Amino acid sequence: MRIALLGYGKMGKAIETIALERGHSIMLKVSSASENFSLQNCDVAIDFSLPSSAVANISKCLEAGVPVISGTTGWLDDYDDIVSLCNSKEGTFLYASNFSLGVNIFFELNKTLAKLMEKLPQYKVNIEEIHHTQKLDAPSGTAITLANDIIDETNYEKWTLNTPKQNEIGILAKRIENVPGTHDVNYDSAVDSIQIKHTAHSRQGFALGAVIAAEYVHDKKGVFTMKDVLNIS
Ligand SMILES: NC(=O)C1=CN([C@@H]2O[C@H](COP(=O)(O)OP(=O)(O)OC[C@H]3O[C@@H](n4cnc5c(N)ncnc54)[C@H](OP(=O)(O)O)[C@@H]3O)[C@@H](O)[C@H]2O)C=CC1
Ligand SMILES: O=C(O)C1=N[C@H](C(=O)O)C[C@H](O)C1
Repeated sequence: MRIALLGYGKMGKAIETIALERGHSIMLKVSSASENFSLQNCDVAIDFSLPSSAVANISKCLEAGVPVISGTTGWLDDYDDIVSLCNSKEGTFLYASNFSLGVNIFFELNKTLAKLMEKLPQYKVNIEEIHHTQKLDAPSGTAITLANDIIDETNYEKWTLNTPKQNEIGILAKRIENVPGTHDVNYDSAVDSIQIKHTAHSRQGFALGAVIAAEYVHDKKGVFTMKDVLNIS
């Protein structure tokens, strides 16, 4: 595939390495300095840019008829508009808050655990995420996915970064130098705790998942998720 990298920072560079290893070509590398870039001759675009630039980047791809996947977090208020644009253009779009295989298994574990814990009101859930200090958004997109998946299975109504009320899931967002991404979901009662945790050791898992997702979508039409890519039912 001929790939456009929309965002050539920590993730863009990690994706470039894996894409080249898998026999793909990088046609375009877009950073903050790139104005009016052209997607000509690109088979697929991979957006890992900024919360403030993702919507414009994704829209530009859909307008140009170039399949696009996005891992950028912090722009999801506009997700439904992007889905509408994709459908109106009969285009191709996939967003994932986390592209790693391990986290996508962790998402399934989280949903199953939430279903079990729903019957045990003596346990209160909270989520903790730890990331490097350059991260712009909080909480992480992954923590939001975890919280929303719990909300779908339980009586919790929303998540909060503040002290949680009875019907809220508290998310604690920590920023520590060089941490690629750690997430844990904790259920605490007066007598014990249950915890599930995912720890990324590097950005390689995110980058490999993104390239595999681009390979999956590039010749398809529609709106996809990692469940389609990984064939998780
Ligand atoms: N879904 C997932 O699996 C993962 C998602 N992420 C998310 O991906 C995003 C990027 O992360 P990361 O690579 O660590 O961030 P970086 O800050 O390292 O890179 C961001 C890149 O975006 C570029 N950029 C700035 N403005 C624009 C623009 N208008 N169009 C295109 N690119 C632009 C920056 O350019 P310049 O250098 O010139 O400023 C930089 O190259 C974040 O939202 C992060 O949360 C991260 C890891 C995994
Ligand atoms: O900014 C990051 O680095 C990461 N962002 C994603 C998120 O917000 O969940 C995924 C991963 O945890 C790394």
